[in-house]
Amino acid sequence: MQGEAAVGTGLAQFELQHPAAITINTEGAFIDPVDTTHDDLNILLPNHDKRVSHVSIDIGGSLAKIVYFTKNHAGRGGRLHFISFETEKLEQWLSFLEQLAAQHPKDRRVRVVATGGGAYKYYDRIRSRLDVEVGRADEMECLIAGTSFFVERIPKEVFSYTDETPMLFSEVPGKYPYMLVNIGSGVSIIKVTGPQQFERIGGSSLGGGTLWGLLSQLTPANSYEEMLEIASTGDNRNVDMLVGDIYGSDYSRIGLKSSTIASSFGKVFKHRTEKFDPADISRSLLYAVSNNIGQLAYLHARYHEIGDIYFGGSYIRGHTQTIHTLAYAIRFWSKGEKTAYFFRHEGYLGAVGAFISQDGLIESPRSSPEAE
Ligand SMILES: Nc1ncnc2c1ncn2[C@@H]1O[C@H](COP(=O)(O)OP(=O)(O)O)[C@@H](O)[C@H]1O
Ligand SMILES: CC(C)(COP(=O)(O)O)[C@@H](O)C(=O)NCCC(=O)O
Repeated sequence: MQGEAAVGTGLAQFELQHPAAITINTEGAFIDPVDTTHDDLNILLPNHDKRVSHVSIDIGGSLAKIVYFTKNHAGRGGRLHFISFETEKLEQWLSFLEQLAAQHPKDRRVRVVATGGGAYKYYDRIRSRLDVEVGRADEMECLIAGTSFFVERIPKEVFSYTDETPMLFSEVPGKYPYMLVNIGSGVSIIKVTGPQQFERIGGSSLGGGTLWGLLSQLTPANSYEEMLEIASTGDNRNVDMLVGDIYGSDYSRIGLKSSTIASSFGKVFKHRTEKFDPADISRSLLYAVSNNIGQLAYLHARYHEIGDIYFGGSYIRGHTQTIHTLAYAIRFWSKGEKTAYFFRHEGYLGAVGAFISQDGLIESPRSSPEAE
Protein backbone atom coordinates (compact mmCIF):
# COMPACT_ATOMS: atom_id res chain seq x y z
CA MET A 1 0.00 0.00 0.00
CA GLN A 2 1.44 3.31 -1.03
CA GLY A 3 -0.43 5.58 1.38
CA GLU A 4 -3.51 7.68 0.96
CA ALA A 5 -2.46 9.58 -2.14
CA ALA A 6 -1.94 6.45 -4.21
CA VAL A 7 -5.48 5.19 -3.83
CA GLY A 8 -7.70 5.90 -6.77
CA THR A 9 -5.01 7.77 -8.70
CA GLY A 10 -5.18 5.23 -11.51
CA LEU A 11 -1.48 4.42 -11.36
CA ALA A 12 -0.90 1.77 -13.94
CA GLN A 13 2.06 -0.04 -12.51
CA PHE A 14 2.19 -1.96 -9.29
CA GLU A 15 5.67 -2.19 -7.88
CA LEU A 16 6.60 -3.73 -4.63
CA GLN A 17 9.07 -1.78 -2.58
CA HIS A 18 11.49 -4.62 -2.92
CA PRO A 19 14.65 -5.18 -4.93
CA ALA A 20 13.39 -8.34 -6.59
CA ALA A 21 9.99 -6.90 -7.48
CA ILE A 22 8.32 -7.40 -10.83
CA THR A 23 5.88 -5.08 -12.49
CA ILE A 24 2.34 -6.09 -13.27
CA ASN A 25 0.44 -3.64 -15.40
CA THR A 26 -2.88 -3.28 -13.63
CA GLU A 27 -4.26 -0.44 -15.71
CA GLY A 28 -7.92 -1.22 -16.38
CA ALA A 29 -7.82 -4.39 -14.25
CA PHE A 30 -11.20 -5.80 -13.24
CA ILE A 31 -12.80 -8.93 -11.84
CA ASP A 32 -14.40 -10.91 -14.62
CA PRO A 33 -18.16 -10.31 -14.23
CA VAL A 34 -18.87 -13.57 -16.05
CA ASP A 35 -17.39 -15.60 -13.19
CA THR A 36 -20.14 -16.11 -10.73
CA THR A 37 -18.91 -18.77 -8.35
CA HIS A 38 -16.70 -17.82 -5.44
CA ASP A 39 -13.94 -20.16 -6.60
CA ASP A 40 -13.64 -18.93 -10.12
CA LEU A 41 -13.12 -15.20 -9.96
CA ASN A 42 -10.53 -14.41 -12.63
CA ILE A 43 -8.97 -10.97 -12.74
CA LEU A 44 -8.62 -9.52 -16.21
CA LEU A 45 -5.47 -7.52 -16.89
CA PRO A 46 -6.21 -5.95 -20.28
CA ASN A 47 -2.93 -4.05 -20.45
CA HIS A 48 -0.39 -6.46 -19.10
CA ASP A 49 1.70 -7.46 -22.09
CA LYS A 50 4.94 -8.61 -20.55
CA ARG A 51 5.68 -12.27 -20.58
CA VAL A 52 5.02 -14.10 -17.31
CA SER A 53 7.17 -17.15 -16.81
CA HIS A 54 6.26 -18.09 -13.32
CA VAL A 55 3.37 -19.41 -11.26
CA SER A 56 2.96 -19.04 -7.53
CA ILE A 57 1.69 -21.40 -4.87
CA ASP A 58 0.85 -20.76 -1.23
CA ILE A 59 0.95 -24.10 0.53
CA GLY A 60 -0.81 -23.71 3.86
CA GLY A 61 -1.82 -26.07 6.63
CA SER A 62 -5.14 -26.83 4.91
CA LEU A 63 -5.13 -25.56 1.32
CA ALA A 64 -2.61 -25.07 -1.48
CA LYS A 65 -3.54 -21.95 -3.46
CA ILE A 66 -2.18 -21.39 -6.97
CA VAL A 67 -2.09 -18.15 -8.99
CA TYR A 68 -1.09 -18.08 -12.65
CA PHE A 69 -1.39 -15.79 -15.65
CA THR A 70 -2.53 -16.61 -19.18
CA LYS A 71 -2.17 -14.28 -22.12
CA ASN A 72 -5.08 -13.52 -24.38
CA HIS A 73 -4.61 -15.30 -27.68
CA ALA A 74 -6.35 -12.55 -29.56
CA GLY A 75 -5.07 -9.10 -28.71
CA ARG A 76 -3.55 -7.55 -25.63
CA GLY A 77 -3.58 -8.48 -22.00
CA GLY A 78 -4.53 -11.63 -20.19
CA ARG A 79 -5.99 -12.94 -16.99
CA LEU A 80 -4.96 -14.00 -13.51
CA HIS A 81 -6.37 -17.37 -12.46
CA PHE A 82 -6.91 -18.65 -8.93
CA ILE A 83 -7.31 -22.26 -7.92
CA SER A 84 -6.96 -24.20 -4.69
CA PHE A 85 -6.50 -27.82 -3.60
CA GLU A 86 -6.41 -29.52 -0.24
CA THR A 87 -2.77 -29.46 0.81
CA GLU A 88 -2.78 -33.14 1.72
CA LYS A 89 -3.88 -34.05 -1.82
CA LEU A 90 -0.33 -33.52 -3.02
CA GLU A 91 -0.80 -35.41 -6.24
CA GLN A 92 -3.58 -33.05 -7.37
CA TRP A 93 -1.69 -29.78 -7.01
CA LEU A 94 1.61 -31.23 -8.17
CA SER A 95 0.04 -32.53 -11.37
CA PHE A 96 -1.73 -29.19 -11.88
CA LEU A 97 1.62 -27.41 -11.64
CA GLU A 98 3.05 -30.00 -13.99
CA GLN A 99 0.33 -29.25 -16.55
CA LEU A 100 0.97 -25.52 -16.27
CA ALA A 101 4.68 -26.10 -16.82
CA ALA A 102 3.97 -28.26 -19.86
CA GLN A 103 1.83 -25.54 -21.46
CA HIS A 104 4.67 -23.07 -21.28
CA PRO A 105 6.74 -22.19 -24.36
CA LYS A 106 9.61 -24.65 -24.70
CA ASP A 107 12.25 -21.91 -24.86
CA ARG A 108 11.38 -20.58 -21.41
CA ARG A 109 10.94 -22.86 -18.47
CA VAL A 110 8.34 -21.97 -15.95
CA ARG A 111 9.41 -21.11 -12.42
CA VAL A 112 7.45 -21.77 -9.25
CA VAL A 113 7.43 -19.21 -6.47
CA ALA A 114 6.25 -20.98 -3.33
CA THR A 115 5.19 -19.58 0.01
CA GLY A 116 3.48 -20.86 3.18
CA GLY A 117 4.77 -23.64 5.40
CA GLY A 118 4.56 -26.16 2.55
CA ALA A 119 7.15 -24.20 0.58
CA TYR A 120 9.59 -25.62 3.10
CA LYS A 121 7.94 -28.91 3.94
CA TYR A 122 7.41 -29.97 0.32
CA TYR A 123 10.34 -28.16 -1.31
CA ASP A 124 12.21 -31.33 -2.30
CA ARG A 125 9.03 -33.03 -3.50
CA ILE A 126 8.17 -30.12 -5.78
CA ARG A 127 11.69 -29.88 -7.14
CA SER A 128 12.07 -33.55 -7.88
CA ARG A 129 8.60 -33.96 -9.34
CA LEU A 130 8.55 -30.88 -11.58
CA ASP A 131 12.17 -30.36 -12.42
CA VAL A 132 11.69 -26.59 -12.38
CA GLU A 133 13.27 -23.73 -10.49
CA VAL A 134 11.51 -23.28 -7.17
CA GLY A 135 11.93 -20.10 -5.20
CA ARG A 136 10.60 -19.50 -1.71
CA ALA A 137 9.06 -16.34 -0.37
CA ASP A 138 8.20 -15.54 3.24
CA GLU A 139 4.53 -16.11 4.11
CA MET A 140 3.99 -12.88 6.04
CA GLU A 141 5.73 -10.72 3.43
CA CYS A 142 3.57 -12.32 0.75
CA LEU A 143 0.37 -11.73 2.73
CA ILE A 144 1.17 -8.03 3.03
CA ALA A 145 2.22 -7.70 -0.61
CA GLY A 146 -0.97 -9.45 -1.74
CA THR A 147 -3.10 -7.23 0.50
CA SER A 148 -1.53 -4.09 -1.02
CA PHE A 149 -2.05 -5.40 -4.52
CA PHE A 150 -5.73 -6.13 -3.98
CA VAL A 151 -6.47 -2.97 -2.01
CA GLU A 152 -4.72 -0.57 -4.35
CA ARG A 153 -5.02 -2.12 -7.76
CA ILE A 154 -8.14 -4.21 -8.12
CA PRO A 155 -11.43 -2.33 -8.24
CA LYS A 156 -14.35 -3.99 -6.47
CA GLU A 157 -12.05 -6.41 -4.69
CA VAL A 158 -12.30 -5.02 -1.15
CA PHE A 159 -15.62 -4.43 0.55
CA SER A 160 -17.19 -3.69 3.86
CA TYR A 161 -20.40 -5.24 5.16
CA THR A 162 -23.69 -3.84 6.32
CA ASP A 163 -26.95 -5.76 6.74
CA GLU A 164 -28.51 -3.65 3.98
CA THR A 165 -25.53 -4.00 1.61
CA PRO A 166 -23.56 -7.18 2.23
CA MET A 167 -20.87 -6.12 -0.29
CA LEU A 168 -20.30 -2.40 -0.04
CA PHE A 169 -17.62 -1.20 -2.45
CA SER A 170 -17.13 2.24 -1.02
CA GLU A 171 -13.80 4.02 -1.21
CA VAL A 172 -11.29 1.88 0.65
CA PRO A 173 -9.16 4.10 2.89
CA GLY A 174 -5.91 2.37 1.94
CA LYS A 175 -3.87 4.20 4.53
CA TYR A 176 -1.38 3.15 7.16
CA PRO A 177 -1.43 1.80 9.73
CA TYR A 178 -3.85 -1.01 9.14
CA MET A 179 -4.24 -4.49 10.56
CA LEU A 180 -4.51 -7.73 8.65
CA VAL A 181 -6.21 -10.66 10.34
CA ASN A 182 -5.49 -13.73 8.27
CA ILE A 183 -7.79 -16.61 9.13
CA GLY A 184 -6.26 -19.72 7.64
CA SER A 185 -5.78 -22.97 9.54
CA GLY A 186 -4.64 -20.73 12.40
CA VAL A 187 -4.96 -16.98 12.80
CA SER A 188 -2.22 -14.39 12.27
CA ILE A 189 -2.69 -10.76 13.25
CA ILE A 190 -0.32 -8.36 11.53
CA LYS A 191 0.10 -4.64 11.99
CA VAL A 192 1.20 -2.92 8.78
CA THR A 193 2.79 0.51 9.05
CA GLY A 194 4.21 1.05 5.55
CA PRO A 195 5.09 -0.72 2.31
CA GLN A 196 6.44 -4.08 3.48
CA GLN A 197 6.77 -2.73 7.01
CA PHE A 198 4.91 -4.96 9.35
CA GLU A 199 4.94 -6.74 12.65
CA ARG A 200 3.06 -9.87 13.60
CA ILE A 201 1.36 -8.67 16.77
CA GLY A 202 -0.72 -11.70 17.61
CA GLY A 203 -2.32 -14.92 16.59
CA SER A 204 -4.58 -17.72 17.66
CA SER A 205 -4.70 -21.45 17.19
CA LEU A 206 -8.51 -21.25 17.16
CA GLY A 207 -8.97 -20.68 13.43
CA GLY A 208 -10.23 -22.30 10.27
CA GLY A 209 -8.65 -25.65 11.07
CA THR A 210 -10.48 -25.66 14.41
CA LEU A 211 -13.90 -25.07 12.89
CA TRP A 212 -13.43 -27.54 10.09
CA GLY A 213 -11.77 -30.15 12.31
CA LEU A 214 -14.42 -30.07 15.02
CA LEU A 215 -17.32 -30.02 12.60
CA SER A 216 -15.95 -32.92 10.63
CA GLN A 217 -16.23 -34.90 13.90
CA LEU A 218 -19.56 -33.47 15.07
CA THR A 219 -21.54 -33.42 11.81
CA PRO A 220 -21.84 -35.63 8.74
CA ALA A 221 -20.54 -32.83 6.47
CA ASN A 222 -18.05 -34.19 3.96
CA SER A 223 -16.69 -30.93 2.69
CA TYR A 224 -16.18 -27.42 3.96
CA GLU A 225 -18.74 -26.15 1.44
CA GLU A 226 -21.32 -28.65 2.70
CA MET A 227 -20.63 -27.58 6.27
CA LEU A 228 -21.13 -23.90 5.38
CA GLU A 229 -24.32 -24.76 3.56
CA ILE A 230 -25.82 -26.64 6.48
CA ALA A 231 -24.63 -23.94 8.90
CA SER A 232 -26.71 -21.41 7.00
CA THR A 233 -29.89 -23.42 7.65
CA GLY A 234 -29.17 -24.02 11.34
CA ASP A 235 -30.42 -22.20 14.43
CA ASN A 236 -27.69 -21.67 17.01
CA ARG A 237 -30.26 -20.80 19.70
CA ASN A 238 -30.96 -24.51 20.09
CA VAL A 239 -27.35 -25.07 21.13
CA ASP A 240 -26.12 -21.77 22.56
CA MET A 241 -27.19 -20.38 25.91
CA LEU A 242 -28.43 -16.83 25.40
CA VAL A 243 -28.57 -13.97 27.89
CA GLY A 244 -32.36 -14.37 27.75
CA ASP A 245 -32.06 -18.05 28.77
CA ILE A 246 -30.29 -16.95 31.92
CA TYR A 247 -32.07 -13.67 32.75
CA GLY A 248 -35.41 -14.27 31.09
CA SER A 249 -34.94 -10.85 29.45
CA ASP A 250 -32.24 -8.33 28.47
CA TYR A 251 -29.51 -7.63 31.01
CA SER A 252 -29.81 -3.96 30.20
CA ARG A 253 -27.71 -2.69 33.08
CA ILE A 254 -24.56 -3.88 31.28
CA GLY A 255 -25.96 -3.48 27.78
CA LEU A 256 -26.61 -7.13 26.93
CA LYS A 257 -29.65 -7.97 24.84
CA SER A 258 -31.58 -11.14 25.61
CA SER A 259 -30.56 -12.44 22.17
CA THR A 260 -26.80 -12.11 22.89
CA ILE A 261 -24.96 -15.42 23.14
CA ALA A 262 -23.96 -15.81 26.78
CA SER A 263 -22.32 -19.20 26.35
CA SER A 264 -21.56 -20.94 23.07
CA PHE A 265 -22.74 -24.55 23.22
CA GLY A 266 -24.06 -23.72 26.70
CA LYS A 267 -27.33 -25.64 26.25
CA VAL A 268 -25.72 -28.88 25.22
CA PHE A 269 -24.65 -30.02 28.66
CA LYS A 270 -28.14 -29.68 30.12
CA HIS A 271 -29.64 -31.73 27.34
CA ARG A 272 -26.72 -34.03 26.78
CA THR A 273 -28.83 -37.10 26.13
CA GLU A 274 -30.52 -35.36 23.19
CA LYS A 275 -29.27 -35.58 19.62
CA PHE A 276 -28.55 -32.08 18.36
CA ASP A 277 -29.12 -31.03 14.78
CA PRO A 278 -25.83 -30.85 12.82
CA ALA A 279 -27.03 -27.62 11.20
CA ASP A 280 -27.51 -25.97 14.63
CA ILE A 281 -24.14 -27.25 15.81
CA SER A 282 -22.42 -25.93 12.66
CA ARG A 283 -23.95 -22.51 13.02
CA SER A 284 -23.12 -22.30 16.70
CA LEU A 285 -19.47 -23.23 16.18
CA LEU A 286 -19.15 -20.91 13.19
CA TYR A 287 -20.39 -18.07 15.42
CA ALA A 288 -18.15 -19.09 18.32
CA VAL A 289 -14.96 -19.16 16.24
CA SER A 290 -15.84 -16.00 14.28
CA ASN A 291 -16.87 -14.03 17.38
CA ASN A 292 -13.71 -15.02 19.14
CA ILE A 293 -11.55 -13.89 16.20
CA GLY A 294 -13.59 -10.69 15.88
CA GLN A 295 -13.04 -9.82 19.52
CA LEU A 296 -9.36 -10.70 19.38
CA ALA A 297 -9.02 -8.49 16.31
CA TYR A 298 -10.79 -5.61 18.02
CA LEU A 299 -8.61 -5.85 21.13
CA HIS A 300 -5.41 -5.85 19.07
CA ALA A 301 -6.65 -2.93 16.97
CA ARG A 302 -7.56 -1.00 20.08
CA TYR A 303 -4.25 -1.67 21.78
CA HIS A 304 -2.33 -0.58 18.68
CA GLU A 305 -4.70 2.29 17.85
CA ILE A 306 -5.62 1.02 14.40
CA GLY A 307 -8.90 1.89 12.72
CA ASP A 308 -8.99 -0.30 9.61
CA ILE A 309 -9.04 -4.05 9.94
CA TYR A 310 -8.75 -6.29 6.87
CA PHE A 311 -9.84 -9.91 7.19
CA GLY A 312 -8.32 -12.49 4.85
CA GLY A 313 -7.95 -16.27 4.64
CA SER A 314 -10.01 -19.06 3.11
CA TYR A 315 -11.92 -19.52 6.38
CA ILE A 316 -14.19 -16.69 5.25
CA ARG A 317 -14.91 -18.09 1.80
CA GLY A 318 -17.42 -15.39 0.93
CA HIS A 319 -19.81 -16.83 3.52
CA THR A 320 -22.33 -14.17 4.56
CA GLN A 321 -22.79 -15.33 8.15
CA THR A 322 -19.05 -15.40 8.75
CA ILE A 323 -18.59 -11.94 7.25
CA HIS A 324 -21.60 -10.64 9.18
CA THR A 325 -20.26 -12.02 12.46
CA LEU A 326 -16.76 -10.56 12.01
CA ALA A 327 -18.08 -7.18 10.84
CA TYR A 328 -20.64 -7.07 13.65
CA ALA A 329 -18.03 -7.94 16.28
CA ILE A 330 -15.78 -5.07 15.14
CA ARG A 331 -18.67 -2.60 14.98
CA PHE A 332 -20.13 -3.71 18.31
CA TRP A 333 -16.90 -3.66 20.33
CA SER A 334 -15.52 -0.47 18.76
CA LYS A 335 -18.90 1.29 19.00
CA GLY A 336 -18.70 1.96 15.28
CA GLU A 337 -15.23 3.50 15.34
CA LYS A 338 -13.40 0.73 13.50
CA THR A 339 -14.24 -0.82 10.16
CA ALA A 340 -13.84 -4.39 8.97
CA TYR A 341 -12.91 -4.95 5.32
CA PHE A 342 -13.05 -8.17 3.32
CA PHE A 343 -11.68 -9.44 0.01
CA ARG A 344 -13.35 -11.30 -2.80
CA HIS A 345 -10.14 -13.30 -3.22
CA GLU A 346 -9.67 -13.60 0.52
CA GLY A 347 -7.83 -16.93 0.36
CA TYR A 348 -5.26 -15.74 -2.15
CA LEU A 349 -3.46 -12.88 -0.39
CA GLY A 350 -0.31 -14.94 0.11
CA ALA A 351 -0.37 -16.57 -3.31
CA VAL A 352 -0.81 -13.23 -5.09
CA GLY A 353 1.92 -11.72 -2.92
CA ALA A 354 4.26 -14.51 -4.01
CA PHE A 355 3.20 -14.01 -7.61
CA ILE A 356 4.15 -10.35 -7.65
CA SER A 357 7.13 -10.43 -5.31
CA GLN A 358 9.32 -12.99 -7.01
CA ASP A 359 11.28 -13.17 -3.79
CA GLY A 360 11.90 -16.80 -4.46
CA LEU A 361 14.36 -15.96 -7.18
CA ILE A 362 16.84 -15.05 -4.52
CA GLU A 363 17.30 -18.78 -4.03
CA SER A 364 17.37 -19.77 -7.69
CA PRO A 365 18.83 -17.22 -10.05
CA ARG A 366 16.90 -15.89 -13.00
CA SER A 367 17.52 -17.66 -16.29
CA SER A 368 16.69 -14.60 -18.37
CA PRO A 369 16.38 -10.94 -17.47
CA GLU A 370 13.13 -10.56 -19.39
CA ALA A 371 11.61 -13.73 -18.07
CA GLU A 372 8.84 -12.08 -16.13
N1 LIG B 1 -12.35 -26.69 0.45
C1 LIG B 1 -11.91 -26.50 1.71
N2 LIG B 1 -11.40 -27.53 2.40
C2 LIG B 1 -10.94 -27.37 3.65
N3 LIG B 1 -10.98 -26.18 4.31
C3 LIG B 1 -11.47 -25.12 3.68
C4 LIG B 1 -11.97 -25.22 2.34
N4 LIG B 1 -12.36 -24.00 1.98
C5 LIG B 1 -12.16 -23.18 3.01
N5 LIG B 1 -11.64 -23.85 4.06
C6 LIG B 1 -11.33 -23.22 5.35
O1 LIG B 1 -10.17 -22.45 5.14
C7 LIG B 1 -9.16 -22.80 6.07
C8 LIG B 1 -7.83 -22.70 5.40
O2 LIG B 1 -7.63 -21.36 5.01
P1 LIG B 1 -6.31 -20.91 4.23
O3 LIG B 1 -6.32 -19.43 4.20
O4 LIG B 1 -6.23 -21.62 2.95
O5 LIG B 1 -5.22 -21.40 5.26
P2 LIG B 1 -3.94 -22.33 5.12
O6 LIG B 1 -2.96 -21.43 4.43
O7 LIG B 1 -3.58 -22.63 6.52
O8 LIG B 1 -4.27 -23.53 4.32
C9 LIG B 1 -9.53 -24.20 6.52
O9 LIG B 1 -8.99 -24.49 7.79
C10 LIG B 1 -11.05 -24.14 6.51
O10 LIG B 1 -11.52 -23.53 7.68
C1 LIG C 1 1.62 -20.92 11.79
C2 LIG C 1 0.74 -20.08 10.85
C3 LIG C 1 1.42 -18.76 10.58
C4 LIG C 1 0.63 -20.86 9.53
O1 LIG C 1 -0.25 -20.19 8.62
P1 LIG C 1 -1.58 -20.92 8.00
O2 LIG C 1 -1.12 -22.14 7.27
O3 LIG C 1 -2.48 -21.27 9.15
O4 LIG C 1 -2.20 -19.90 7.10
C5 LIG C 1 -0.68 -19.87 11.45
O5 LIG C 1 -1.33 -21.08 11.55
C6 LIG C 1 -0.72 -19.17 12.79
O6 LIG C 1 -0.40 -18.02 12.90
N1 LIG C 1 -1.17 -19.88 13.86
C7 LIG C 1 -1.43 -19.32 15.17
C8 LIG C 1 -0.23 -19.50 16.06
C9 LIG C 1 -0.41 -18.65 17.32
O7 LIG C 1 -0.10 -17.44 17.27
O8 LIG C 1 -0.94 -19.15 18.31
